[in-house]
Amino acid sequence: MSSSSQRQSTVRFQFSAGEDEEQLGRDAASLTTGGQGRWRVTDDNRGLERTFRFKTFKATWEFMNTVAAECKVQKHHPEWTNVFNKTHVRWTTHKPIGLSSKDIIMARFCDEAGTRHGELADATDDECGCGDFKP
Ligand SMILES: C[C@H](O)[C@H](O)[C@H]1CNC2=NC(N)=NC(=O)C2=N1
Repeated sequence: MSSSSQRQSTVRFQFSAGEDEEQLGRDAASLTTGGQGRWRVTDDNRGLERTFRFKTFKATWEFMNTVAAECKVQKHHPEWTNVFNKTHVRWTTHKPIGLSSKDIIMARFCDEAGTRHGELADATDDECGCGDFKP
């Protein structure tokens, strides 16, 4: 079996094999809108995603550069898109498939980097501006 599921309040996550599901479930819940966070569970329950909005394109790409540098450190890449001043970020693990601790680490890192780069408060998923580019 390559992955498994766990009910966490109203959300069912699919975790990568070998993860501490109890701990990861708590971590993920704290990052999602059902908890105290701004991430939401992806439709396939294998990841977390949210939109970040900044004042300018420059601020947006600098945020993405900061995140990309940490991706190199963590050896973990995002699924993301950018249109002008918004970027839609999704964290999921491809091998083994599911939500892993690296996704949690990177989601937290994004939240901190977003604040450092002057993220604007009111980016909703509905108006991410990604249109057909949203993966
Ligand atoms: C060898 C290398 O660590 C792997 O290919 C990493 C790279 N980055 C990755 N990123 C993501 N999101 N999922 C992976 O399974 C993954 N695997």
